[in-house]
Amino acid sequence: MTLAATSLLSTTLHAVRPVDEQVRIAAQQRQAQLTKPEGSLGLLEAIGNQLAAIHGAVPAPVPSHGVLGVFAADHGVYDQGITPWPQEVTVQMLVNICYGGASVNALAPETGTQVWPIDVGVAAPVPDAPGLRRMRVRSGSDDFTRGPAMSRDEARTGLEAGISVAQEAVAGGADILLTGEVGLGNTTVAAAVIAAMTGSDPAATTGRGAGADEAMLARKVDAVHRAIAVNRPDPADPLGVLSQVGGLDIAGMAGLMIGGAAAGVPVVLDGVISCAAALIAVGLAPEVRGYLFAGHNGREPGIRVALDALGLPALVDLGLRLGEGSGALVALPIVRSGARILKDMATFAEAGVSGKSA
Ligand SMILES: O=C(O)c1ccc[n+]([C@@H]2O[C@H](COP(=O)([O-])O)[C@@H](O)[C@H]2O)c1
Ligand SMILES: Cc1cc2nc[nH]c2cc1C
Repeated sequence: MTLAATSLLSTTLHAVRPVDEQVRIAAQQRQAQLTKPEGSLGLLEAIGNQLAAIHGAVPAPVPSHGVLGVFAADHGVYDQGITPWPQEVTVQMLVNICYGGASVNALAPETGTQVWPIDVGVAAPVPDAPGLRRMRVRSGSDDFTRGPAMSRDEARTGLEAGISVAQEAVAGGADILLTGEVGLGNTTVAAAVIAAMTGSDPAATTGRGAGADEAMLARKVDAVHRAIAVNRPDPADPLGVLSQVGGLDIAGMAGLMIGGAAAGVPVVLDGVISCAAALIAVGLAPEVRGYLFAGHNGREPGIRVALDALGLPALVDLGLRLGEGSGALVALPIVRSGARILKDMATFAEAGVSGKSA
């Protein structure tokens, strides 16, 4: 990888420390002393143990200051007829989020999470709107069926935008970050990134997105095949994959993950576009994986392909296919529940409850 030694990306990648596996073992040992049959709280126990390994002590505090970064971008592959929606929905939904009318605005108060809308690469002008962060790297990407979506430099700048968002959130008191996006056509982009990073057949990573019919689905799969044939992405070069067959929403979310991990803060993933970003982030720095929680398994088949490759279990499965960060927000109470179990339950000795007899 050719990165300037002093770039924000390279310094942040180097700052990511592996989570503490000794602390994870100590957390497992404490789980065995709590007043429940060991393992009876399933994934909640693993979540508590992972939060402790991230925090570096048992128990970890309950994450209570969430920031959801919603990265909006457009995609040149839109021109291939791969989504039933007009492209201007990207900017319209970004503005809707700024004014509080989107799904994420409805869900965020449940956990007191702040929603940060970010223009990282929208094609059209975005009007002034409350809370909008302007971090545009370029106005939409190029059509990756004809060549690279963007330059390596633009991909790096998109990653650095996400890192900056993570740094600002953590400096302001965030103790957990969530990923979200808006970008018409981005389920095709995510499918290409997941196929490129995992070596999977595009038919296995491509889904119906925001409502493709059978013919449109076939066009999406064909577009992903052509993107890979034209660009020949190399999974050993994640920045190359991101620039060739990725997008700026994916870059921003991958940067948020890297920045969160470097700051020692857990990150909750959303749907298929987040999962594609996670493959890029973990490809750039494998230690990032220890900081990630897979929010949900949704309708897009690429989610399962990506999460299997990452080895991350999905926390909820509600058949979601919206994006924005909706699934990450729904999963956050489950992450918090895992923290509470390890922190607040009494041990058998404390509560005077008899242990297992055989
Ligand atoms: O997160 C997901 O898994 C997901 C699944 C289907 C659709 N989306 C959202 O819908 C848009 C992309 O859908 P499409 O069909 O235009 O590729 C984009 O704005 C995403 O936020 C998101
Ligand atoms: C209406 C609509 C809302 C969205 N939110 C995220 N992606 C979206 C795509 C569409 C089409």
